Amino acid sequence: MKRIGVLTSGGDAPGMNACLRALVLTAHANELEVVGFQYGFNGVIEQQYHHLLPYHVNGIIQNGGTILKSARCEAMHSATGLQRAAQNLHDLQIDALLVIGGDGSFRGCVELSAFYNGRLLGIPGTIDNDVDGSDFTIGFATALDTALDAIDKIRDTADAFERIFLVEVMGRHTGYLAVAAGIAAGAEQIICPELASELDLDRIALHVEQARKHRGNCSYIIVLAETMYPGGVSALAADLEQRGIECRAAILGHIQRGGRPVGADRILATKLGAYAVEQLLQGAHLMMAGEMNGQAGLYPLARTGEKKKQVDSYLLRWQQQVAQY
Ligand SMILES: Nc1ncnc2c1ncn2[C@@H]1O[C@H](COP(=O)(O)OP(=O)(O)O)[C@@H](O)[C@H]1O
Ligand SMILES: O=P(O)(O)OC[C@H]1O[C@](O)(COP(=O)(O)O)[C@@H](O)[C@@H]1O
Repeated sequence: MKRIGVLTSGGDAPGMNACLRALVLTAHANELEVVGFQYGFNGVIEQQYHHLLPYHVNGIIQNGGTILKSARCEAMHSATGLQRAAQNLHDLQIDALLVIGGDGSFRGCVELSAFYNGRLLGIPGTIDNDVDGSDFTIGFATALDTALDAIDKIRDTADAFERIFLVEVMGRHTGYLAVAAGIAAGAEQIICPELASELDLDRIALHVEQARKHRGNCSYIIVLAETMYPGGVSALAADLEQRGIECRAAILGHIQRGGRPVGADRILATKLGAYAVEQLLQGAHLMMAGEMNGQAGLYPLARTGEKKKQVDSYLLRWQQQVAQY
């Protein structure tokens, strides 16, 4: 093995740069060349790349975003696109491709393996933490802190006006971030797909009334995952208002994807970047480098999207029991 490729794909996540740094430094120490493809799989298909040397990655461990840029790539969903990607990798004599992304990007790797002769390895990077085979994905810890910072500020103004707030956090297919942020912010309600597929507005309204019966007028925060209500939180606020519950809506949105990675993300990213290169040299193929119970390990790429990762049901149940008091 002489030359490896790397790309960041799907939603960017704080810590992707830290991962790139560890990966390039480990490759350099093992006399491997690294080619960085830009804009996710688009860079492979459109041949947008440059060689990555240690000096390119020095001083980036603390930066959010990704120096390689990220994107989604429609062409990967067709055989023509996959063939073109594989051909370009063969032409560039890339012996292995490392993909930092989520389970969608890993499905792309599995599809690519039908055409590409080199090795494929994934590293989990997404704020959603919805990848099986790793307790945490790179970016989740930072996104949680960012969401908490925002919700704590919302609590201040909610307290001052004794208002009800709906706060929408990201999470395309999962409420992992919503549950974690809701618990850590002391939210009165958490609404996520793991708890209910449809919202019961009467139940939400009743819960608010019960809380006010116990506590008198008070601030009241509902944290919900982004996909939970057609039309989003603004529509939900309007519909609750019709039931006599006046509330304000706040969408945290893409700020959750940015910012300096927190220590936990830098450490996870460094560990997985280094481990992925080492495992590649040991012959790993079609695997994801993840961390479970503090130990780095490999997990089949094809199984990373099984979506079995559970939100913390113990904390959710406790939150539901006590939230109105
Ligand atoms: N089934 C698939 N076949 C081929 N490529 C895919 C597939 N699913 C996703 N991809 C590629 O991975 C990219 C990122 O996937 P996406 O689901 O948006 O993000 P993430 O990797 O963060 O889950 C897609 O834009 C596409 O290029
Ligand atoms: O940046 P976009 O294209 O609007 O995507 C938003 C989505 O990306 C995410 O931030 C990350 O999702 P992925 O990691 O699966 O790409 C989701 O939480 C959110 O739903």
